[in-house]
Amino acid sequence: MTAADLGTIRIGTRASLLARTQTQTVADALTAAGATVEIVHVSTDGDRTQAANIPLAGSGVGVFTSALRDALLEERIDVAVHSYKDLPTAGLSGVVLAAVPQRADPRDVLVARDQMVLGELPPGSVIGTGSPRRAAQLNALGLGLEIVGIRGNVETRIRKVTDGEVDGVVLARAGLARIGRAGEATEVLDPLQMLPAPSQGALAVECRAADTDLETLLRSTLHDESTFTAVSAERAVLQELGSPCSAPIGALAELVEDLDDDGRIVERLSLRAFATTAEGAPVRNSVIGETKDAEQLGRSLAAELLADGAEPRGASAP
Ligand SMILES: NCc1[nH]cc(CCC(=O)O)c1CC(=O)O
Repeated sequence: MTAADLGTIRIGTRASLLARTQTQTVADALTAAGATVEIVHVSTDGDRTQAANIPLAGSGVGVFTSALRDALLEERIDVAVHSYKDLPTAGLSGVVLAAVPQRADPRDVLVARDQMVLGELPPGSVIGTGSPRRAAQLNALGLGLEIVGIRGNVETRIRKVTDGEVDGVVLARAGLARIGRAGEATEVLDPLQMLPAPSQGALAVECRAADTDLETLLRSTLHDESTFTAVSAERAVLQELGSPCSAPIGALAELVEDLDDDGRIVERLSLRAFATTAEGAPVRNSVIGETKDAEQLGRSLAAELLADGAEPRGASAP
């Protein structure tokens, strides 16, 4: 079985520039492996409500990803490429996660007027973000910033700064980089101040569970085990807190060099997470453990956050 034996592989993407560029990287890797690919645009509810500027809150979990999954199950496409952080933690029957490619920079950035960094923004400065996670962490900095909800694709959000509608916006660095605009960030936010969304900067490549040859090709061509280990720990935090991807929860896992009991250098997984109490107060904690226990680390860190007063969220939460 070679890549060419699979015929034309139809790769589904959302229509935004960000989605198209990240899908193109997957298409290029498959083409380089000898496959024939075709890119199919799928419009999602998330894109439609965005165009109409309907607030995202309340429009449901997975607004950006369910249309691609439907297209996959209805055999209109063979591969779905998602921003992993937009994907709900629950799996979907008939669909498998075939590959998680090497992640881009997971951190958030500030794009502010007059080249300012966070610490230079005067109290009362207006920061636009539609993300409860970003809003909660900005508020926790105590800088007196005013947070306003905004929506729109990455380009639209940057334009709100250029047009003077807001003093700054917070965006994923990976999203800016994918559309060639990483240089417009005025500060890369330190995860000590702003933990990214679980699995931010990573892609999830799905196919139908029945397409085992395609799954094998996707895994061997695209999968990155270190990225998978890190995002598994981060997403376990999210799952354990019962949270939709829109919840005010941040998590970042990093492979770090540590010393074992005999003083030898070993690779371990460092995991930090942020959540909020019912009153919106910040709760942070961190763990370090074995890379093979990534999901378990995520679950135990979530348990610590809950013990520290973090509010459980989502449908399964009391
Ligand atoms: N929710 C929208 C979204 N989904 C993925 C990215 C950026 C790329 C990524 O994090 O993988 C963005 C934009 C943003 O948060 O600034």
